Amino acid sequence: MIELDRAGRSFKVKRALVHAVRDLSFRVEPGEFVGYLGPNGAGKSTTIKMLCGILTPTSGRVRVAGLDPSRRRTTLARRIGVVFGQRTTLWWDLPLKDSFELIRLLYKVDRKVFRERLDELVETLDLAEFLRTPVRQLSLGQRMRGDLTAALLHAPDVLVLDEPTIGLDVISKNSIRAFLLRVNAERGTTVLLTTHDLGDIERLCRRVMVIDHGRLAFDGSLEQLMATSPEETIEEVVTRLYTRAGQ
Ligand SMILES: Nc1ncnc2c1ncn2[C@@H]1O[C@H](COP(=O)(O)OP(=O)(O)OP(=O)(O)O)[C@@H](O)[C@H]1O
Repeated sequence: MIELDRAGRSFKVKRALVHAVRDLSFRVEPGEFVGYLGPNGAGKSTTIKMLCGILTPTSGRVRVAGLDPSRRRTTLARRIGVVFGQRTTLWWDLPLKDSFELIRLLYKVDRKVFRERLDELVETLDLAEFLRTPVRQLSLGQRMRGDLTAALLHAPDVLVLDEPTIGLDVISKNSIRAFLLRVNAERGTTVLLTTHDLGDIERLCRRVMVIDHGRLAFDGSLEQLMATSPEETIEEVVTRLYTRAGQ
């Protein structure tokens, strides 16, 4: 479903070349739920932007749902949903339901199918009482549930999440985690999750990839990750991995 073959992306900063992602190869199969970890500046957002077609790789190959994201951005948009925890994709001054209606029009979702999907998402995410509230008046947790709804209204095959639980309280985090597990299990949606919250990884991800300085430092199951040092907590294991990869 996601395939990177020696993908790289560099940026020219003044006269220097910054290699945000280098020689990165991995595959994510349909239905997987994969955590994508790395310290600040490791290259996670750059990878995600290449997956959505926002950035073109400067080397190698990227494919999502068999498509070259930077060349087939519009076609890919129908297959992928993206949530950036630090930014909303909703219309700031519009009531939540109007943002959803605009998304329906953008993605040309049939009105009846849309109604059914929206009703289900609104019920699961407990959004009914906020549908008439302008997005700017929503709390972070309410807005995040709105963003998740927006990302799933066109029933994408792949969901890419960049820090979806950032700034949320423990109850909101848990309800979003339960929701994501349900989406993955019931719809078979492939999920790639970037987070600095290791609780997200422990609760959600069967597989974990760790990237540092644009290169893959670990790729395996959560059990394999923890088995690298059975006495340690996930925080300790990941800290050691980040430090070692950075050397
Ligand atoms: N548009 C850009 N121009 C120049 N350098 C960039 C650009 N985007 C990213 N970089 C650099 O590429 C590297 C990787 O950045 P990226 O945002 O992908 O990291 P990240 O893993 O998402 O970090 P964080 O966890 O802090 O969000 C960093 O050194 C960053 O400064």
